[in-house]
Amino acid sequence: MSGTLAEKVWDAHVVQKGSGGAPDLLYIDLHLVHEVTSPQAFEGLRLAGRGVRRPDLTIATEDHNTPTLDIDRPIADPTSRTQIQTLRANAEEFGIRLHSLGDADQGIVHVVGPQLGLTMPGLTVVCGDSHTSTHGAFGALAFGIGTSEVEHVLATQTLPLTPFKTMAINVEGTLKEGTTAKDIILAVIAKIGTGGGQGYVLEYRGEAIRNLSMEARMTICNMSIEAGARAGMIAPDETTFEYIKGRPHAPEGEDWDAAVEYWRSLRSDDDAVFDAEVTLDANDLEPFVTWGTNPGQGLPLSGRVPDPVDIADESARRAAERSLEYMGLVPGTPLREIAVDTVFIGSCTNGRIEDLRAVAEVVKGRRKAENVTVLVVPGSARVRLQAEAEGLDKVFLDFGAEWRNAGCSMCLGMNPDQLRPGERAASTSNRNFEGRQGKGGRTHLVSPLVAAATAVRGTLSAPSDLAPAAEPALV
Ligand SMILES: CC(C)[C@H](C(=O)O)[C@@H](O)C(=O)O
Ligand code: SF4
Repeated sequence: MSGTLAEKVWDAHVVQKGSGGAPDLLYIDLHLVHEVTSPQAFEGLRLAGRGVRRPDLTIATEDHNTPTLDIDRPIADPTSRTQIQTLRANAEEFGIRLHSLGDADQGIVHVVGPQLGLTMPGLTVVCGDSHTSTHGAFGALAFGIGTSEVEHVLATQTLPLTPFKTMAINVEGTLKEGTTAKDIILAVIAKIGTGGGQGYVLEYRGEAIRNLSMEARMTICNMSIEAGARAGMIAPDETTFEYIKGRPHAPEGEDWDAAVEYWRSLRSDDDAVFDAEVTLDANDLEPFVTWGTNPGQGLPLSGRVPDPVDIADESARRAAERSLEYMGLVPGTPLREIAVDTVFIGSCTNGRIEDLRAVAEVVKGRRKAENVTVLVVPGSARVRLQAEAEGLDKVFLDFGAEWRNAGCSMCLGMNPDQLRPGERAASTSNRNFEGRQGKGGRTHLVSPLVAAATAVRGTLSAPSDLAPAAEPALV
């Protein structure tokens, strides 16, 4: 029978089929854990006298609450310190592998899994975190779960689930120079809306997707949740296999060959039927930036702050009015004229090595704009080490940026990295909700290239807006 990629992975994991509208019971191959959503789940196990069913399929890392400075000192903030200490105690008690602050494999949970080769095609991957959709870039069925579900998976390695609907997102054509995966996904969300993906698994397909690197594919799948979707997926191909090969947990020898043979079958059949389908032309895309307080409120950088009076739908108009008020923006202002105080480069959306290389390429030989604070926060300690091995840290420091330790950092400001009230940031992260990066802080979501150019000019900009880095000497 023909099926979509999501259906194939689902079917391969059904332990018990639900009848009469009851959910299916699915087997979970990989359970990622962080300090924010796990304490009550472990407490539940403890109260019920249960252990963790498959500690070998469970891995934890510290990310949301970790400081990015002075990581060799005790965590100053008491709440953050307690959360981290609780995770450490739980990991020890339940026999779970944990990558703690200071460990080379510590970092944002969605950066660590792929980096270690734990995330592979055809797996079911869960984590008590909405951006678990990131792992779908490998052709895994990966989604965020709530704390009670975390407890269920810890106890049984299974999860009762009702099948999702499927939506194909076809991105045809070729991206123009300066336009990236981040612009694709911001354009997709602007098109289908922050509720457009509700109840669906999105499968990204088409020429533009096939031509993306694994890290760029992760950026796209990461933000599926911002369209309201349960998960995002991309069928695995040679790019995927190449990325996984040789990583610490990748299969080897005959196991590798068998795995790749299976992985090749993980694609939607030509006659598979999706519940919905959306098509976008990559040739039409430009760098995208958000102007509002949800990730769907985005426009090409060449545009202007929208005027709510032009919005016909009443609830969208009200939302725009409220967003503009919070964001302190005047309708009609060219987006390129919006000045920022901070540029944040990092997060599970754009905190990987390719993102840092892209930023370094733009800022090399330049100085940041005065009055702009630039934070570069690698997604994991390994990304940091890799960047330093390539000399990128030096490029960032010469530019005037701060080079920090790994973690979620200013993506959501659970650690000291926060905007102050009224401060405005260009951020490579995924959410621009009110107060997301600090109380009263204002966020514009952008790609790493736009973040870098914005750090140079001080207003929202693309690399094509910059004068050449080193002017030839006049004679
Ligand atoms: C803290 C965590 C539960 C949350 C999530 O689920 O996504 C966070 O990672 C975020 O990005 O808002
Ligand atoms: S980097 Fe941001 S989006 Fe990703 S897990 Fe951390 S807080 Fe959530």
